[in-house]
Amino acid sequence: MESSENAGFRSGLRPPQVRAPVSSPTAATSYLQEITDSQHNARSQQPTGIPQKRAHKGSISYPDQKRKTLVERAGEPIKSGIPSVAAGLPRASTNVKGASIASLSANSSTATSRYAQTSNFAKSVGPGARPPVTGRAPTSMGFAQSTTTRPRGLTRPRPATAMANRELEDEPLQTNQNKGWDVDGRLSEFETQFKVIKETVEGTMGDRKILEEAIELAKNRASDLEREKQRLTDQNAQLQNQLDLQRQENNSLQQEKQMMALQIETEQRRQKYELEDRQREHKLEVDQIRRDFESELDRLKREHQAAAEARERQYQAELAEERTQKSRELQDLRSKLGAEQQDLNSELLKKEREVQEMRSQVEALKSDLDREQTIKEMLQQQIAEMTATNVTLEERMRGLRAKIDFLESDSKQQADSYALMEARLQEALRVAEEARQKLIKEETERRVLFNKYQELKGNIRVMCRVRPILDPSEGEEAKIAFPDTKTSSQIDVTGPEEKSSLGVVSRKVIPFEFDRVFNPSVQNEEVFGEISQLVQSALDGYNVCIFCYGQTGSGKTYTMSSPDGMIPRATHMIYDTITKLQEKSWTYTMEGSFVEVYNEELHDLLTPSREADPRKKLEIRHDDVRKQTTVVNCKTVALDSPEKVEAMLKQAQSNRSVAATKANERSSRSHSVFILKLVGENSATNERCEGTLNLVDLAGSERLKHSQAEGDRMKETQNINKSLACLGDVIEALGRGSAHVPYRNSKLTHLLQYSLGGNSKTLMFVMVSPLEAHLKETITSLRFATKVHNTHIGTAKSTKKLRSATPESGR
Ligand SMILES: Nc1ncnc2c1ncn2[C@@H]1O[C@H](COP(=O)(O)OP(=O)(O)OP(=O)(O)O)[C@@H](O)[C@H]1O
Repeated sequence: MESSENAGFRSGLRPPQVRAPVSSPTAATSYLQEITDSQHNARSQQPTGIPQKRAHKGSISYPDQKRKTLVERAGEPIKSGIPSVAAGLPRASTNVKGASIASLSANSSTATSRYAQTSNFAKSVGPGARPPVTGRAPTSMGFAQSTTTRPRGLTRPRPATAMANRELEDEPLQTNQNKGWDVDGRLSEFETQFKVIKETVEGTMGDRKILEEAIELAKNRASDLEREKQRLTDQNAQLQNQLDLQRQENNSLQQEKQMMALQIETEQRRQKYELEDRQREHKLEVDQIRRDFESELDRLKREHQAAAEARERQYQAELAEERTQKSRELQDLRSKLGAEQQDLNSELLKKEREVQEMRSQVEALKSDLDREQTIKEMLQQQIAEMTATNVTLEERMRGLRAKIDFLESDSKQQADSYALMEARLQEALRVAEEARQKLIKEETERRVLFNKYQELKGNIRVMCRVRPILDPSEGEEAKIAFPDTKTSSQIDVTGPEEKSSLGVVSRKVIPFEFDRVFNPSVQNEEVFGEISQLVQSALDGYNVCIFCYGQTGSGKTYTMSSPDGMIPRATHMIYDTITKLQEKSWTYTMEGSFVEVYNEELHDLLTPSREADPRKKLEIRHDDVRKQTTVVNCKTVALDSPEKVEAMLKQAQSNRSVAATKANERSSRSHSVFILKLVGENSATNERCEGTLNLVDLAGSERLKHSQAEGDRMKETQNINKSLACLGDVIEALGRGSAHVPYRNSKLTHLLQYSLGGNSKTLMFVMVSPLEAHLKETITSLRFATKVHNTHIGTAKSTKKLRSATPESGR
C-alpha cells in the first residue's frame, strides 16, 4: 500500500484505483473468509488476481469520455473481435480476494462507471481517436487493439466519429468500398452487437448485485470486527486501568516497605542504645557485686581463720585428753588380752586333747571298718562258695531228676533219697538268700560307717596343690618346701624379703598345714584318689562340693576339667560304682548341668549364648525339704554314658571360649559350676538317696590392687573379689555356728547353699603357683585356705530315707 501510495505521489497523479477482477461465483465465499486477513495484509501487498492500474512514467491518463450513442457509434468503423470484449468484461461473480475493505467498497461504488469509462467497447465505438498506448499492461481489456488487421506500430489517431474515421481511413475504405458502406449489414451487425452488449450489461448488473451483497456482508463483518475491536479496546483500557491501579498499589507498598525499613532501622538503633545502656548498668552492678563479694569473702576468711584457730586449740586439748584416756584403755585391753590369751591357750590345749580323742576314735573306727571289710570279704567268699554249691546242687538235682525219670520206680528208698536231696537243695537256697540279705545289710552298714569316717575327717577339708614349672622361661622358682613326707600335709613357703628395724634383711619361712598337700610331681590320678571318697559320699546321698581356689594360671582348670581332671574321673568312677551297685539292687540316674557365674549373673554353659532366650533368665530355686537346689531355665543332660559327659564338657568349653576375648581368658574371670545330680533307688531295701556333686572352678583370686584393672575388667575383678569374700564369710559363719549364714550375698554362695551347709561335704583345693613372681598371691591364697581349714562345719546328713512303707519294707 505504502509503495503504491508513494508511487502515486511521485507521479503526481491520482492514486490508482484498485480494480477487482471478475472471478467465478465459487470464489465469493473464499473472498468473505479471507476478508479479515486481507484487512491488514492487503494494505501492503497487491492482490495477485487484481489487475492494478499503475501510473507509469510517461504514460498519459485520459479523462473519462462520455458514453456515445448508438448513432454516434454507428459512424465508427467496424472492429472485429467485439465478442471478445464481452469475454473480457467482468462476469457474474467477482473475485475480490486480497482486496481491502476500503478498496472493495470504493471499487464496488465505482464499478459501473469504471466499466463505462474503460470498457473496450466504449473505446472501440467512441467518437474520439485515442492516442496509441504503448507499454500498456496486457490486461483483458487490451485485446481490443487486436481486432484490427493493421500491424501494431501503424496505429493512428482515431476519428471522433465513424464518419471521421472513414475519412481518415479513406484509402483502405476505398479498397473495401463494397464492404464499408453496406449500411444494412452494418446495422444488423450493430443490432447484434447491441444485443450482446445488452446481455453483457444485464449480466454486469447481476454481478453488481452479487458484489453489493458481498460488500454488505463484508460491511457487516467489518462492523462486527469493529465492535470486537471496540470491546478489546475497552478490555484493554480496563486492564490498563487495573495495571495502573496495581502499579499505584505497588508504589504504595514500596513506600510502606521503605517506611517499615526505616522504622526497623530506628528501632534497631534504639534497642542497640538501650542494650548498650543495660550492659553498662549490668557491668556496674557486677563490679559492685564483685567488690561486695570480695569484701564479704575477706570478712568470712578472717572469721573462718579465727574459728579454725579456736577449733584447733580446742581439738588439741581434746586430743591430749583422748590420748591419755586411750593409753589407759590400751593398758586395760592389754591386761584383758593377756587373760584371754591364757584362756585361749587352755582352750587350745583342750581342743588338742579333743583332737587326740577324735584321732583315737578315728583309729578305732578305722579298725572297725577294716574288720567290717574283712567280714564283708568273708561273706563275699561265702556267697561265692554258696553260689558254687548251688550250681553243683542244681546240677545234681538235674541228674537226680533224670535218674528218677529213668528208674520210674516208686520204691520208698528212692522217694526218701529224693526228699533228702530236695531238702538239701532248699537249705542251700535259703543259705544263699540269707547271705545275699546279709551282704545288702553290710553295704548299708558300710555306707554308714564310711560316712561317719568322712564326717570325723571333717566336713570341710582343704587340700593344697602346687603346679610344676612348665617352662624355665616362666621365671624364678619360689622357695617352697614339703617337709612332712609321711602325711604330706605341710607346705613351707619362704616369704618375701623383710627389713627389720635394725636394717637386717631376712626372709621368713611360713608354714601351712592342710588335710593334704600335693607337690608339683603329683599327678591327677593321685589327687583323685583323695577325693574319690567324697564322690562316693555323693552316691550315698550327700551333697558334695569340691572347689578349686587360686590365682590365675595356678592350675585350677587343669585339676578340674582337663581330660584326666576331677570331673571326667568322678563321672567315670560313678559309672563304675553304679554298675557294681546294680547287683546290690541299686539303680541310679545321673543328670548333669554346667553353669557359669560371671559378673554376678548366671549363664548356662550348655546353651550357646546365641540360642539362649534373653527373656528366660536362670533362676536359683531351693527345695528346703529335700535340701536340693535347681536352676530354672538351665539345660540338664541325662548322663547315661561316659561319652555324654565328654560331649557335655566339650560343649561347655566351647561356649565359654565364645564368651572369651583375645585379651582375657573367660575362665579366669568367672566361676564355673558343674552340677551332677545322682538319684539312687534300692529295690530290695526300698531305700532312696539323692545326692549332688558340685565341682567348682573358681575365678582367679588375684587382688584388685595387684591386677591394676580398669573399666569392665575392674568391674569383673570387683565381682570376683566380692564373691570370693562372700564364700569366705559363709564358711566362717558356718564354722561359728551362726544362726544366719549370708548365702544370698553372692550368686555363687546362693547357688551352693545346700552344698555348703550342715548337710554337705566340702573340699577346697588351694592351687599354688611355683613362681617367685607370684609369691605374694601364693601367701594370700594359702592364708585364705588356712582360715577355711580352721572352720568346722556341722555334721553332714545323708538324704537317704526309706520310701513309703510297702509289704516288703520289713526285709
Ligand atoms: N599339675 C599340673 N601339671 C602340669 N601342667 C599344669 C598343672 N597345673 C597347671 N598346669 C598348666 O598350667 C597352665 C595354667 O593352668 P590352668 O589354666 O589350669 O590355670 P587356672 O588357675 O585354671 O587359670 P585360670 O584362672 O586362668 O583359669 C596350663 O597350661 C596348665 O596346663
